[in-house]
Amino acid sequence: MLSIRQVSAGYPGVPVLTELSLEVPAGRLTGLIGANGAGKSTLFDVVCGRLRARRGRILLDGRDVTRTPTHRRARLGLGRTYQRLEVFGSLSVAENLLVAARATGAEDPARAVAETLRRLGLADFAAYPAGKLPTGVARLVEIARALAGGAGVLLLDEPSSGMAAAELAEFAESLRALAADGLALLMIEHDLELVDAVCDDVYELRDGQVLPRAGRPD
Ligand SMILES: Nc1ncnc2c1ncn2[C@@H]1O[C@H](COP(=O)(O)OP(=O)(O)OP(=O)(O)O)[C@@H](O)[C@H]1O
Repeated sequence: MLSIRQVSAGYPGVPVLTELSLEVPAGRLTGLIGANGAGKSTLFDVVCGRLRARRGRILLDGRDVTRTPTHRRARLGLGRTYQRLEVFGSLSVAENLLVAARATGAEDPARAVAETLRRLGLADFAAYPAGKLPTGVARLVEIARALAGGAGVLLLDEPSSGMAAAELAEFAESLRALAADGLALLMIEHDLELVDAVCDDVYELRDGQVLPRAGRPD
């Protein structure tokens, strides 16, 4: 699981996050909403190590990674997807996963790929060029890539962006299955309907801190 404890971070002259704390437990899907510029991407950057926390601590499975470089956090099980689709378009789906499995030093990369393809129902797409997939499937490939690289904690930055409405239900089901499988998922999302339908807990980032989302429908 991921634990963010009293983290302050930002840019010169822009404080952004002030003593922000958030627990992202295993087996749950946690949603993060907030206005444009509230600091959601900044939070992801701090968790990944792209941006340094000025104060506070980040724990990954109980281990303090606050000063750990980004690539080592990935090896310790932290995966991330971006708002813009970032599959390697000219590679096949399986090759996309293989690159990730090798990069994070998986013991048996080919097996990690085969297992992950099966786990996400992507086996039929294994040889398919990733650049030609519908957005919903390509988003799953991004997630699969993180999992093939051994991720147990997943940060998803607006995973529904660019997805057709018809793809959303199936995608939401895949996310639920990952949480049921024991993954810790933190998802930035602007689609509130999706957030409410799919997340176990929803928080709002505002004024540098997170609070449980007010007025969430049951
Ligand atoms: N590299 C940077 N240098 C200076 N300020 C930045 C930088 N990146 C972001 N900011 C500022 O930090 C604040 C938080 O930005 P951030 O991108 O984290 O918000 P966000 O909640 O992810 O927004 P969005 O929903 O639009 O993606 C904003 O005021 C933004 O202008």
